[in-house]
Amino acid sequence: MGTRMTFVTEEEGINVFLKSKEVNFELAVQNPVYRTASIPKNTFLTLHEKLYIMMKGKLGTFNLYQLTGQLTEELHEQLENLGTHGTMELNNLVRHLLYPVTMNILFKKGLFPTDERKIREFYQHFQAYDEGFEYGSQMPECLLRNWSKSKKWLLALFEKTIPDMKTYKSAKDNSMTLMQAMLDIIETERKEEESPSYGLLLLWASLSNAVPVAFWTLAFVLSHPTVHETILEGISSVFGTAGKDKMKVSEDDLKKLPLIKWCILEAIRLRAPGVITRKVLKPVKILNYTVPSGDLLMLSPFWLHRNPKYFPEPELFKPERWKKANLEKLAFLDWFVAFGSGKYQCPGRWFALLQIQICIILILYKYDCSLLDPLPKQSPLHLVGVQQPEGQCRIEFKQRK
Ligand code: HEM
Repeated sequence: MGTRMTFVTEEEGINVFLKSKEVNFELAVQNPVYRTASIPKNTFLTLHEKLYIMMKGKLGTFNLYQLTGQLTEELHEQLENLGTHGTMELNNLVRHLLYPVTMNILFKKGLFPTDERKIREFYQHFQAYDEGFEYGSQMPECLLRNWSKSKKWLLALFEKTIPDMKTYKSAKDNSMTLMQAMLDIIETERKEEESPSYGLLLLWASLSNAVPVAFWTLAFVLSHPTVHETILEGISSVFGTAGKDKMKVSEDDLKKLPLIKWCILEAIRLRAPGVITRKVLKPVKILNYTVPSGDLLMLSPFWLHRNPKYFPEPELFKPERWKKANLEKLAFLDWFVAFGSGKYQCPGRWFALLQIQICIILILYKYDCSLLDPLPKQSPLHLVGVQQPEGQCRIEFKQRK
């Protein structure tokens, strides 16, 4: 389709991808951003750095722990809807929890619909948009009729709700939501007409990877009995054994449960995005090749994470390998690049980890859970982002006495 891509697979090429000043994130993603969210090139390039710096600050570890209470409350609220017991697709369970929690926290409390019909409609359109994202990022919209319909539906949802988001004030404090802070910047730059597009982009970025990661983490934990048991022991030692009350989760509690964080990171390692990309600005030399300017340089976190030189027994789910990472100092394991790297590394990574940690603690604290199906395979359909499961994977849950 007229795009030249060069995949880097060896250390020298990977270092060029991660460190060279001659390769650029913004110009690599600008076209996909235009196709998927209709943000014109000049607007994207004007706003990108300002928005990134704001997101990095608001979702950085310093500010993030203020969200712990809110995340716990919202998750408790959504868990109430599950009732005392049941069986459902694990993927759906995770969606039922994380769609509303993410939207109510990052956009505006109460944004997620509560009416059954509207919820169903939201699910249908977001899933269609997410599933077709890859095609939508490469092909003209007129060739993707259903995808385009869902994209328009989501843009219209933001068009309608943005005025409310602007005037919303948190009942508890004066803090702005992430979307409110984005709208401020967009307004200062007089680009208000693009606000719904940015809403859509943030919605996709905040859900498309975090939801499957929560799925895989729970699926891996529940299919590894020793890990599952050790986690349950940890949870009871911190919160007691009863499952009913709406307990609070603090930063200290989370520190006492490192295994859960390791499990999330290990699930991310094994289901990392298929590719990340940079545009070559000036020819770069890699081994004996010169990659010409204009090429897209491609790196596969998924593939890199399977190199036994960097991750021994790479196919195995081994959360304990994360013991070596200096997570206190916010460092992952060397060669772990699931969140990208460099100047524009994923600004939502700490939020994603925190949200999934609390989600797993609350589910396992409140319910006895087991999988009714074996761990599914990952779907090979998507290259951008975390893989979805292929085939069914049901969970049975019963409230603890
Ligand atoms: C486990 C879940 C997640 C994974 C694996 C993930 C992965 C990534 C990756 C690979 C990139 C591209 C970085 C690069 O090319 O160097 C990225 C960018 C981004 N992510 Fe995440 N992400 C996750 C969760 C989130 C969440 C929860 C949010 C929002 C709260 C978020 C917001 C973003 C944004 C806004 C960007 C674009 C940054 C920019 O424009 O410079 N991500 N993410």
